[in-house]
Amino acid sequence: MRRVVKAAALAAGATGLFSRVETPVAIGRSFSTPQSQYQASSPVWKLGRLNHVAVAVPDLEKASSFYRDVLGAQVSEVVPLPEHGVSVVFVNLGNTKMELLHPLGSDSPITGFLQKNKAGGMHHVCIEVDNISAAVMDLKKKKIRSLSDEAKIGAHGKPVIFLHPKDCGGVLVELEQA
Ligand SMILES: C[C@@H](C(=O)O)C(=O)SCCNC(=O)CCNC(=O)[C@H](O)C(C)(C)COP(=O)(O)OP(=O)(O)OC[C@H]1O[C@@H](n2cnc3c(N)ncnc32)[C@H](O)[C@@H]1OP(=O)(O)O
Repeated sequence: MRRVVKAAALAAGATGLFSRVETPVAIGRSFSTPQSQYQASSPVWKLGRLNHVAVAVPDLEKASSFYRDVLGAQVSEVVPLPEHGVSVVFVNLGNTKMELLHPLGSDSPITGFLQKNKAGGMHHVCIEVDNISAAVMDLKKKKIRSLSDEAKIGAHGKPVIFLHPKDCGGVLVELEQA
């Protein structure tokens, strides 16, 4: 029996398992992969709550009816946001919101997305930050591209900025000033 335990310990030692158990846990926010290149060490800004999940839809009335009449959610009127090239319907979920997006005007940023995803689909997530200017500056240093030079006023009357999906694990991320 002793020999078995000793063999296991040697094998584990060879793969670094025992030494990993004793490694102190890093303090502060970081992604879970040990080799993560993104250590969120900046004390200048903090990530907050999930503000909303946005879904691009080919038919706004049909999508509103699904959330309101089939799922029983509280759903807003259609809100046109010409400066963003979209019309929006908010679905209130209590702890967060969904935003149903439909192209508005001839130059909408979601037209290409709907051409590729004819039935619609999840378009972006919006996460609150406590200091959007500091966040943008810090992320720029970390080579995360913003999709505009400056924040714009978003659907909730607060400054927002979008980050390139190719720099965010394939997800279009919107940051909103809390
Ligand atoms: C009111 C406001 C608010 O909530 O406050 C809003 O919601 S405004 C919501 C609408 N506004 C925005 O979305 C503004 C930011 N968005 C943009 O600037 C654009 O939509 C881009 C994200 C740059 C995509 O533009 P576009 O579709 O013309 O470019 P593209 O087809 O060349 O896309 C480049 C690559 O990104 C991918 N890609 C495009 N849209 C994506 C999305 N939503 N999620 C994940 N990936 C996406 C494409 O598949 C492609 O990958 P491959 O190269 O691999 O094929």
